[in-house]
Amino acid sequence: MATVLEKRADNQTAIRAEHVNVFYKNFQALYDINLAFPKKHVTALIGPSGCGKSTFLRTLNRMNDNIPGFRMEGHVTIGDENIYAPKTDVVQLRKKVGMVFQRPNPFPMSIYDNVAYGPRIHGVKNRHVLDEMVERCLLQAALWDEVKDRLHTSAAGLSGGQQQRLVLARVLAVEPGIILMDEPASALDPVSAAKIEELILELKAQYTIIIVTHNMQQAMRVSGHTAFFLNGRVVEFAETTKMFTNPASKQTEDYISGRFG
Ligand SMILES: Nc1ncnc2c1ncn2[C@@H]1O[C@H](COP(=O)(O)OP(=O)(O)OP(=O)(O)O)[C@@H](O)[C@H]1O
Repeated sequence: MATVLEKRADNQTAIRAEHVNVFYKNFQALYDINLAFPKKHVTALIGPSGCGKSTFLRTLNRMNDNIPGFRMEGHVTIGDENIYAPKTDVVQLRKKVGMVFQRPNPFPMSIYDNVAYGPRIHGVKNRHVLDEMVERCLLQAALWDEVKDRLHTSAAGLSGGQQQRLVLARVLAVEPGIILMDEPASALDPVSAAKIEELILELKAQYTIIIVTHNMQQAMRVSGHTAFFLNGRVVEFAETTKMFTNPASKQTEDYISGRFG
């Protein structure tokens, strides 16, 4: 018999949060968040500092689990699977839901080994298969031409922008359906940031992307939908063009017009 959650699953939604409350010890960081993220689509999370955007993003692949005092109520589902169910294998979950952080965090190993890392962990050993995978992911991350002659040199020798594209290639190598990005371009120079934006626009044909950004122009350029967070609540969730031209809430209007935050 289908469970309530199975009945709610639909083909258009990649990941869904229902009645999500998050606490750090006695402090409540998120209040009753209900959001459904469309497949193969970019959704931006915006809002002033401390409103809970990163906490929420990290809730979607259980990155908060090990923070002392973290407690979560509600459901996060991918299809009909509740990712907080006791039987969930977190390693498998993170294969489905990849993450890119603000600061590029390549592993202290070669460029090749960074990209091959995930597939190797998941059991891929064949050198030919790995070679193909590394090339494909570096091409997808628009880094191949810059590194193809130095694949076996340290990733630490790359520029910040190249490192961030390498991290993206590493995420792509485990073939996640969903990619979480926490201000992925904010620590980069403008040219590198523009490359990341271009990549986001290309990748959305294949991936569901959820991006936290402080940059309104960036949200407008890359996202189809935007959620505006304030004090741990979602004030408004709408098509990005609608939110930026005709926000439903006065608080959204004040934020996007720079009156606070
Ligand atoms: N590990 C933690 N322990 C306790 N409180 C935390 C922890 N992480 C975040 N918080 C608190 O939860 C609230 C939401 O923080 P969060 O980092 O999610 O906000 P944010 O909107 O992403 O902020 P920013 O834009 O500055 O990154 C803040 O009040 C923050 O101080």
